[in-house]
Amino acid sequence: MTIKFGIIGGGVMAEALLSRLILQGIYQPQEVIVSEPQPSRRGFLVQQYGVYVTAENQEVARAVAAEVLFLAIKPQVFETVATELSATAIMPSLVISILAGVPLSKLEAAFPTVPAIRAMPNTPATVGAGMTAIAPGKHVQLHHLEQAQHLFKAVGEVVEVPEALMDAVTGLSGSGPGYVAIVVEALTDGGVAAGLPRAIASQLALQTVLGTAQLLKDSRIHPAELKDRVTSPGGTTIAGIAELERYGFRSALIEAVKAAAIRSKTLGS
Ligand SMILES: NC(=O)C1=CN([C@@H]2O[C@H](COP(=O)(O)OP(=O)(O)OC[C@H]3O[C@@H](n4cnc5c(N)ncnc54)[C@H](OP(=O)(O)O)[C@@H]3O)[C@@H](O)[C@H]2O)C=CC1
Ligand SMILES: O=C(O)[C@@H]1CCC=N1
Repeated sequence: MTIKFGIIGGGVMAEALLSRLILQGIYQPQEVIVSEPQPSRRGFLVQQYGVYVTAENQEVARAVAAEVLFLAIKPQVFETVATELSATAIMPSLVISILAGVPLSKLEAAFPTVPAIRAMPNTPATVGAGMTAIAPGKHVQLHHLEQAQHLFKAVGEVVEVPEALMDAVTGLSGSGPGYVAIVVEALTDGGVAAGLPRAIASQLALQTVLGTAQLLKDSRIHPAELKDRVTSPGGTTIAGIAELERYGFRSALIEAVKAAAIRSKTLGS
């Protein structure tokens, strides 16, 4: 079977996407090759997903030839990997990078004339509830964009943005699952502090976050309106919200997104 999808870097995000792409039948396992330095990780990917693996990035480039090359390494190793890959002189039909911060200009310098798409997915992609933003490079045509959309739609929602917004996207939806996980953990701790057994507190916290997100999404009401609906005059919620405001909860989230966006920009420079 022909290799149609080559992944460089078989870590957390590569696995999140790979698992869904195979589950959804977008690619057959035998159509995928992943390069990964750690032998134990390579063994895991073979055993779990039945894909081809290699320790050599250049082998992926050669196997993929004129198909899709997907970059999922850390931004810090991009230059080294790009030098390795461009030494093969193989030009895939499309390069998709999910690297935080790394701009299209660097991708296009590494793969001249190759259509390149910069994407920022997030970890809920693992369960098909991901959010991905994509920004097309200068050689990208409609069918490349559709190919990337098809791929990321298999793991959640997709939005196209100009590249100038990709660092902000990274600070919000790319890093966002980390913030939300802390919210769930802290709500659970609050429940425990208020006397709940941890298992019950954890269930309540998780379902409250999930249910609130679902309600906001389905009803399309503004978050402020939902907040107003929950807060009875002189009641419990407003007492809790007053504490959130006292400790700068909103401001902390705003600053978190801004700091992550700035970090994204730095990583790519
Ligand atoms: N995690 C997330 O939520 C998201 C991450 N991203 C982006 O995805 C990319 C990957 O992140 P993530 O999956 O979290 O990171 P991981 O560290 O889990 O994955 C990177 C993988 O690349 C491997 N690797 C290291 N050096 C090389 C090399 N020279 N050639 C090939 N593979 C190599 C690593 O192996 P080893 O462990 O041995 O070093 C690791 O398995 C990053 O650029 C990140 O910005 C984007 C959106 C969300
Ligand atoms: O923390 C990071 O750098 C990566 C990018 C977005 C989410 N995780």
